[in-house]
Amino acid sequence: MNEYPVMIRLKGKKITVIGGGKVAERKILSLLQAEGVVEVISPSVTEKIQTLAQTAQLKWVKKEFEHYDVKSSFLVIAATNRREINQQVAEAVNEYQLVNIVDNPEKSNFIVPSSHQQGKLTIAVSTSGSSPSLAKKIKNELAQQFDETYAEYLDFLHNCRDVVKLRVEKPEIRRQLLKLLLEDEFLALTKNGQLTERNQRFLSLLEDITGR
Ligand SMILES: C[C@@]1(CC(=O)O)c2cc3[nH]c(cc4nc(cc5[nH]c(cc(n2)[C@H]1CCC(=O)O)[C@@](C)(CC(=O)O)[C@@H]5CCC(=O)O)C(CC(=O)O)=C4CCC(=O)O)c(CCC(=O)O)c3CC(=O)O
Ligand SMILES: NC(=O)C1=CN([C@@H]2O[C@H](COP(=O)(O)OP(=O)(O)OC[C@H]3O[C@@H](n4cnc5c(N)ncnc54)[C@H](O)[C@@H]3O)[C@@H](O)[C@H]2O)C=CC1
Repeated sequence: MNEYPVMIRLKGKKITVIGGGKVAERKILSLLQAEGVVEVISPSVTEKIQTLAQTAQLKWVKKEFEHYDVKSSFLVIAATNRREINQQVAEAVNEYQLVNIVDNPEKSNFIVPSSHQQGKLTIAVSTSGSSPSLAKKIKNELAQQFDETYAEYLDFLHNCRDVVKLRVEKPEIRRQLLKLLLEDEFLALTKNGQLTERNQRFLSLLEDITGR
């Protein structure tokens, strides 16, 4: 069986993380990046989580896990160092909640890939739990290739696509033009910071193709 990869929109959603150690901290940082509303249930937390609580970036409830803690959560992560507690979390959620049990992929209905972000580009690597370290290694290799140039390049492609959708009606011409933007030239101009030249190059392509 393979998992189904998705990109979940967490903005404004209630997320409950049980446990406040190193693994919880790693998961929390990416949940906050996605603007989830994070609540941490744990008798103790890392310094970083404590700072995030003090600066109101998350809510820390200093106590041990109880069943009702996850009642209204959209997404739940059980990250304590006690297997039996994580098991209790797995039993407390209903079948419509998203749940990740960090020491038990079988009881989770999603697992977290290793991911790299550059602006609007996300590269996520999963080994279906076979080797999280390999997922991380491959992610790091890809991160070198897909550096910060890609954030800028993708913003450019996004803007061009908006213009093309507005100006070019025929789907096959649209596709042709959007494909041309993937030629090495546009990436190279972005890499070299020749943005004006790049944008002009796009406009002249657009004019050529639309016959104006
Ligand atoms: C199934 C999964 C569930 C989930 O967490 O969603 C899971 C499970 C487990 N991980 C364990 C160990 C380690 N996990 C990491 C690292 C990461 N683990 C992540 C994800 C996942 N880990 C999911 C599968 C991902 C996939 O492969 O598709 C990453 C990618 C994402 C993230 O956590 O944000 C993140 C890298 C982030 C980055 O890129 O930096 C390291 C290395 C390190 O920390 O450097 C080690 C030690 C080395 C080793 O054991 O390999 C253990 C054993 C614990 C024990 O020994 O008791 C279990 C439990 C089990 O296997 O049963
Ligand atoms: N999925 C993954 O990526 C990985 C998973 N693991 C697993 O994750 C577990 C946690 O690892 P770490 O974060 O390094 O542990 P840790 O020891 O740093 O943190 C454990 C946290 O759980 C909290 N906790 C303990 N009992 C609790 C309770 N009854 N209710 C609420 N919180 C409670 C503690 O206060 C502490 O904050 C490990 O036992 C290991 O099996 C380990 C590495 C990676």
